[in-house]
Amino acid sequence: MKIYVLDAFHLSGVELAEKQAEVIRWDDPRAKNWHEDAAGLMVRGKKITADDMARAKKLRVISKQGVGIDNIDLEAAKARGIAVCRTPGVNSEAVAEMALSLGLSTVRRVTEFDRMTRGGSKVQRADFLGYESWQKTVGIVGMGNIGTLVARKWRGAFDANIIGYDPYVPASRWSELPHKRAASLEEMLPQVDILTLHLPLTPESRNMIDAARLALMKPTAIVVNTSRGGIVNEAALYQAISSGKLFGAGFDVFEVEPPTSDHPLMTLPTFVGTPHAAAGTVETQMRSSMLAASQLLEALAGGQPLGQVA
Ligand SMILES: O=C(O)[C@H](O)COP(=O)(O)O
Repeated sequence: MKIYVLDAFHLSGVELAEKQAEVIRWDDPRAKNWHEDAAGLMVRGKKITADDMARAKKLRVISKQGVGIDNIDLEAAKARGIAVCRTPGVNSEAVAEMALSLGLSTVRRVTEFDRMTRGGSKVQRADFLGYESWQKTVGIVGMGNIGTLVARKWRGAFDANIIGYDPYVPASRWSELPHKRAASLEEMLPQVDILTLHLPLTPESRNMIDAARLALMKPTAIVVNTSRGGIVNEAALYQAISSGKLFGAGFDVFEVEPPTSDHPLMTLPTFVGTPHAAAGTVETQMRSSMLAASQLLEALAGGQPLGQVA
């Protein structure tokens, strides 16, 4: 039985899988021939299409490290009886911490100051004022594991006023959350100082934050995206920030990754960009890699792991 690990994983999970199966790692030249004999796959962001599945006759399980499964054609997997698992919960802390880091870096101009400081320029500090977060309003789209953790952190650290928008959370669960609930983005957006996105990329969420919705936000507000590129319209965001209708943005994810160095957003001083690194902590990579491997082995043995989605 062969398992192919197609993206770079923390070795903890790779070594766990190696105890029970032959494992071919991403940097092994044989990895490009995985379609021939893979029974199981471990992936992070690598796209697994319907065509891949049609070619991989022996494939039984795809184990994804992470929560966003937009890189895997779930319908094709279901149609072929290929199990798909993901690792919800284990990267929430890392992603939530990055969401706050991006928010704070943007409003306090941390990376902008860093560039000036490294460049040796004498900074006219009075011309570069930022915004505080204390008791500001944070709008959270997507109140799942990560969104609720982000809410707790902004509230706990900055006494922020939280407004959540998530039409998929039932009323019974909202009543357990100490946060205001917005019935629509149109209701939420004019109120927020920090908009932070924690939802999957789906046909419904693609282009959700477009020019019309950005126009509803305060000129002092920012957008933080650690979820998926494509949820915010990048051209509209560039227009809003460059014309002074929005203060800035902090993004870990982009429509096309990695973004090129001449991406328009990179020309904006109050834009902070990171390379899809929100889950990139030692603790999370160890936990996620181990969970992805153990779920793969469980599903290959005929079990139904908790993170199974197809
Ligand atoms: O889907 C997720 O949870 C994140 O995008 C994780 O992605 P990564 O494993 O590539 O860090």
